[in-house]
Amino acid sequence: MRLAGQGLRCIRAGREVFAGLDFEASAGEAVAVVGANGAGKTSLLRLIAGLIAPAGGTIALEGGDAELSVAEQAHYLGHRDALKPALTVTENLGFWAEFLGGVATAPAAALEAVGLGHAIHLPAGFLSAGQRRRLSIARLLTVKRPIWLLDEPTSALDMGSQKVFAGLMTAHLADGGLIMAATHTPLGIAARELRIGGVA
Ligand SMILES: Nc1ncnc2c1ncn2[C@@H]1O[C@H](COP(=O)(O)OP(=O)(O)OP(=O)(O)O)[C@@H](O)[C@H]1O
Repeated sequence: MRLAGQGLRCIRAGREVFAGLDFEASAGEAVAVVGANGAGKTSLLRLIAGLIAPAGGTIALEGGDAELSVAEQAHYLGHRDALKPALTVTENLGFWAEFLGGVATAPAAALEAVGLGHAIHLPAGFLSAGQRRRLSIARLLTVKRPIWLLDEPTSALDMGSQKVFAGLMTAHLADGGLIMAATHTPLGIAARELRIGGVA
């Protein structure tokens, strides 16, 4: 599997954010998208996830499921956790499992894997920032999708949780997945750098 973008141009609110952007990521590979604030890292991930349309260029996936779009084969983990505060931890994950479809790992096991096994009945609104992030990460495990698009995934994670997450990313890559992560800090795994907007 190989995901590639060519000549991508992104315009937001009438202003060009980037143009002529090329990237590629293959199965088993992590790409760290780096650059200054406002360079367009989040915008690039949102383009790939199909959440905004490119003003130019193409995104192609070779070796994926030809019947599914790139977006349907990708998880997009935004830097703001997409959780419903009044629903419990289990209910939030259940919502995502049903919305995305195709449960690969039982929600209870995914919550154990991210160290939230003790908090399954808590409303998500009661979780700390790091716990909310771990609940979002559990979504990646519950529903199996080969492309992980991660925006600042380790922000709010303590050192222990960063190590656990590094292990989960490593397992995903070993399983033939690929990762593109916008980040200002090291991911904790080997990653090729894609710099947007010149030297930050
Ligand atoms: N919803 C939006 N509407 C209009 N402009 C936007 C929107 N979201 C982002 N932008 C603009 O697009 C540009 C790129 O933003 P983006 O969030 O992609 O940058 P980034 O590299 O991820 O930044 P950071 O490191 O601060 O997270 C910025 O100038 C931003 O103001």
